[in-house]
Amino acid sequence: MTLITLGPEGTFSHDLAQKMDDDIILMPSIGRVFLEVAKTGISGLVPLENSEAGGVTATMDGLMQHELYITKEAYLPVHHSFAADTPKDQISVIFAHPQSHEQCSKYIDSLGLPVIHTESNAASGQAQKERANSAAIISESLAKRYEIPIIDRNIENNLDNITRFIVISSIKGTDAYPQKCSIIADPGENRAGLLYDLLSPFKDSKVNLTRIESRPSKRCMGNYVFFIDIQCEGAWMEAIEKISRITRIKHLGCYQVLGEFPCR
Ligand SMILES: O=C(O)C(=O)C[C@]1(C(=O)O)C=C[C@@H](O)C=C1
Repeated sequence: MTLITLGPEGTFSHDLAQKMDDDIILMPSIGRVFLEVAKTGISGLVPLENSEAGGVTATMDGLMQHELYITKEAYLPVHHSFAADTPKDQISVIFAHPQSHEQCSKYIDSLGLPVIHTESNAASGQAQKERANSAAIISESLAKRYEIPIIDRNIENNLDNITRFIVISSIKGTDAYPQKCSIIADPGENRAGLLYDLLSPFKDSKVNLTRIESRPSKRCMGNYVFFIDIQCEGAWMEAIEKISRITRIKHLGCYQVLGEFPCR
């Protein structure tokens, strides 16, 4: 199987994709991964949320915009290093991916240096190579790949830092016994008790919610959609059915959890 994911070579997405598949196509941004999956019908691998920094907005927006489904999920422990060709006291700027910046905010704040955001951790490594007196927040494997000396290891705020990835596809998964299901609820209204009404079918059907996160609907200020993930237990199908009678929902699919893939 082929997987489309975020490049250039050496991103966390690429590292995980290599553990899952042999044939990989790299794109320069998460938005481009979504476009390519929608265009070609080939599956993609994208980060959805991180234990420290929360939802990956490019992925949530991609799930809202495209008719694509989640067919699997997997977890990757994520460790960052501070790497530079220059001694620490001569560094004047840091290249970091926004997610990595948030995951290492305490370390970065302690340095008091300006940060330039990049499209990926691999792009941070490449940018560091091209600018004198700069440093990059990258993985240990990326530092090796670009031959950038590591100054400090494991600089993430929390050593248990972990990112949840999803496989996206234009075809709905057909697992007979899925473990999780995802929906986007789009109520299109704002009234007392709305969220209570949306969530009570899960309580009544004894279904555990593993995540709920809101994003702007992008229609007008104060209007939100809700990303909801549930465990496939209890009367979960009936619960989703009940909610679809209360509000508009987009089914993102039901899928298996592939488990945790240790970092290299
Ligand atoms: O830039 C990378 O290496 C990526 O794979 C992207 C990404 C993300 O956007 O969440 C993936 C895992 C980490 O949480 C940090 C960055």
